[in-house]
Amino acid sequence: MTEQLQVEKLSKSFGSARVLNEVSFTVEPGRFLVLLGPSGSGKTTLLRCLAGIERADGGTVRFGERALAEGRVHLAPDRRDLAMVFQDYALWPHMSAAGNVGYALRRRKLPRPESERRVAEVLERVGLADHTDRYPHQLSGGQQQRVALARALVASPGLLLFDEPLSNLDADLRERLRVEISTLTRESGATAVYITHDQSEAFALADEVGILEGGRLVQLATPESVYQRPSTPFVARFTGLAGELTGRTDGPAHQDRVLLTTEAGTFVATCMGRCGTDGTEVQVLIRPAAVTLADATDGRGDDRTSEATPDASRQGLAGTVTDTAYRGRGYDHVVELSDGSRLTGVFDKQAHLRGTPVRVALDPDGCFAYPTSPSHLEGDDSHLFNRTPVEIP
Ligand SMILES: Nc1ncnc2c1ncn2[C@@H]1O[C@H](COP(=O)(O)OP(=O)(O)OP(=O)(O)O)[C@@H](O)[C@H]1O
Repeated sequence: MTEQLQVEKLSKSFGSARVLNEVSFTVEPGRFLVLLGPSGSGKTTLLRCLAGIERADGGTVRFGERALAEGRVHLAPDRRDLAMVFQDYALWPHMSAAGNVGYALRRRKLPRPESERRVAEVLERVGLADHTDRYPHQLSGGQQQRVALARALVASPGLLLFDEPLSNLDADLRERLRVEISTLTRESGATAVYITHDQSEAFALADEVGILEGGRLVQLATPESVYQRPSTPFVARFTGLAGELTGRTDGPAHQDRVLLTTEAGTFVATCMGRCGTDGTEVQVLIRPAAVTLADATDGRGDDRTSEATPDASRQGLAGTVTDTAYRGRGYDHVVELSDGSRLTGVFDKQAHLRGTPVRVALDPDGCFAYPTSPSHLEGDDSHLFNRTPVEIP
């Protein structure tokens, strides 16, 4: 049966280095959580604590009614009703694909015909019906990871853990296997936790994304909420930016909109803290999707005006295209603004050639102004765990 995973104040140190710092989260039954963070942020350690391979120093892990780790309780991995898929596949080299997949069932002493039926069925589901007798060294990387996925699914565990399972595969294969992992995991009904440092992989897979920074969970929300309301500059940077500017607020905020003056020009942004007062210093982080280009001579690009201050964004910022890359559906551009700063990954269906002067319109929804002074940041961290976009006063 599908269960809820509950993690509370999980902490872990190696020597004097605190690798996990009171990490708490809940994954509802059958939901798919992706933990996203840079190298060294503690993702693997957290997953290993959930699996029982690593022992946490403090905190609890519960799965349904059962405590997996709590106080002195520390259940061994094979008593946690879970299976794990590893980055390096971790197949037994001396066993065939069917042997690897059937191992867990043999340990459970399932009758042989039943075991063989389930192994054949799951290998069919991962597209390896014709490779059941092959040994790992006779399989490609993608095929080996499919065997590992089949091995994880075959005993229908309640909890599935994924440790960067796609990172050793090339781009095309990654995308195909990502879809298979997503589909087969959801079909199985298991609760899933998946770690990665790849933002696009995380957003594509997750029901909810948790962002880890230095062993702390700094935001936990749907991919849409993380993209639309990144709780900190770190989260915004780690989930995709066109560029960053610094500036000052110009007048008070209306709702959560604030007019900004920067060296590149004046525009409206979303205020991500207490930037209501005039002249507050801010960092502005800009999503690629918020940027629209128009040739400096035509009338496009000035239609994303703000209700609060229509005149401010009507002008757009002045810039020059410094790179144009064809992407099939259109073109990605690099634009240098008048202050010398750059916006990258700016998409337009039409190409703007290198050296072309352009006007850059910025959608306030994708421009986040964070006050640089800590006293202007939010006092409590409840907004970090937003399930829907929240209004920040
Ligand atoms: N067994 C260990 N002994 C000492 N330090 C460790 C041990 N395991 C991990 N660490 C340290 O803990 C920190 C977090 O490591 P962890 O592997 O959990 O991060 P990660 O986010 O998974 O990184 P990566 O994406 O590079 O795998 C790192 O600084 C790492 O060097």
